[in-house]
Amino acid sequence: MSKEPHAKETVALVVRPRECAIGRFRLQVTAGPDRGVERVSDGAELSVGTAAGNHLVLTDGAVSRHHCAITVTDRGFLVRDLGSRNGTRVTGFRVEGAYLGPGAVLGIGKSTLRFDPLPDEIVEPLADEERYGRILGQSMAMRRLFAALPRIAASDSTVLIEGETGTGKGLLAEVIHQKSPRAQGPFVVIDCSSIPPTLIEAELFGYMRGAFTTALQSRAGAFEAAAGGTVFLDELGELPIDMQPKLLRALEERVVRRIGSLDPVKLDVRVIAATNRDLRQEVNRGTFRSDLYYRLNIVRIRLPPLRERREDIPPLVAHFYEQFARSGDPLPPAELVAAFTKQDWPGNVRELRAAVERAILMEDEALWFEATLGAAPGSEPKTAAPPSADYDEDLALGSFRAAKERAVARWERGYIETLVRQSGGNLSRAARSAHMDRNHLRELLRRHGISATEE
Ligand SMILES: Nc1ncnc2c1ncn2[C@@H]1O[C@H](COP(=O)(O)OP(=O)(O)OP(=O)(O)O)[C@@H](O)[C@H]1O
Repeated sequence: MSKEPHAKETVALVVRPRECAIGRFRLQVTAGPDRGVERVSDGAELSVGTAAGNHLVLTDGAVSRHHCAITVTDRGFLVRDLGSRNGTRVTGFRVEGAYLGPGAVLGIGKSTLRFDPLPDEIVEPLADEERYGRILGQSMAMRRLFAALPRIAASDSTVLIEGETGTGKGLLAEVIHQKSPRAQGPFVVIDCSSIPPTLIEAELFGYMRGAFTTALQSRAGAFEAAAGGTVFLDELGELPIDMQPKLLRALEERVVRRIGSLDPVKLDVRVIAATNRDLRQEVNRGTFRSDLYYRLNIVRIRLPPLRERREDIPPLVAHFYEQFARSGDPLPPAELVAAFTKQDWPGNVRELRAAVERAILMEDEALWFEATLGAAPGSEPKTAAPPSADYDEDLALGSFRAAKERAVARWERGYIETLVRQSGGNLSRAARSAHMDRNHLRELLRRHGISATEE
């Protein structure tokens, strides 16, 4: 007689996909000097431009080196202009970014391209685990990355990590080092954005005593100090243009020379670089050398912003709560997790960490909700107030979410413009007076096309 399963013996099985499918598509040149050329995607991104490293290389002289890229996202096929000279048009309209439907017509330079999704898919493995070293994540994007990381860590290849401020680039670089055969060696970090341009060569390559007036002792630079380990070049997009050929030469020849010395020192380092910019845009602008970009772009990892991987919020909140909680209970209250997942949490992981810490420190929970998220979850509006005089009716067109995004973007732009004006166009001063992280402010300036001086 078969035994009825007893409730206590019932095991909940969570079946999770072990692979993900990425939609494939074709891009075909239908008019222009490259008419007839086509390319079928073989990954999550297909880039177009005249530079040799693009997936679809065009000869059209009116197309930029790195013109645009199409990425497969959860929401569909997204084309993004990469800061091209003449822009990217979708059915005649110039766009910064747009989702493409079947048969969409792209105009770039003097060329016309037709986009078509294909019925087959590219299958990529997903890691079973929801962490890799100290990096947590249960989203598809992170589990896809976790599946690739063991191979990346085991190799000695140069890695380029791209992602917005606070997405975990520094942590990822450190974990790759810790999981690599160089783990016993040093991990030396050079933050290219915080070193004055005049000192960066000395920091990277070192100097001999007497090489300049303040060089009272000889000193090794980061590349020498990291022998047997890894050099992490953070915010590489900030590296002054005149330093770029020197870095390229060091990486190609695998030797460095201290300032004031002709003796070559052999390099025994792995290089990991990170940037919160898309370096292809910097190449188009002429602020980043394309040869250095290609030298670094051996393994490229894009860390998506948290808004593109919201499933990662609950494990991250739980992780930070455990780190900061003073009480014996390591689990966060359900309302706290719900507060971050229900609202459109606008920040990245660093801001999430700070908000969880603040929540734990604040005695009054309701106050915290109001200060951080605008309202307590589930709280009812006290009265049906009439629309505010500041309310702009144009903004109400379309869905609530889209209208809110437009309103916030408009407010953000106004705030940043005023801030920069009142700070005399100086980035550091503006960041200080707004109590903002410099990198975050720089990213917002870039997004709104507002310029400010660095020093
Ligand atoms: N997936 C993750 N799991 C656990 N902790 C994370 C994760 N991502 C980021 N963090 C934590 O969030 C904080 C910010 O991450 P990190 O400094 O690596 O970001 P970043 O992208 O390098 O930022 P920046 O561009 O400003 O240098 C760190 O405390 C880091 O440990």
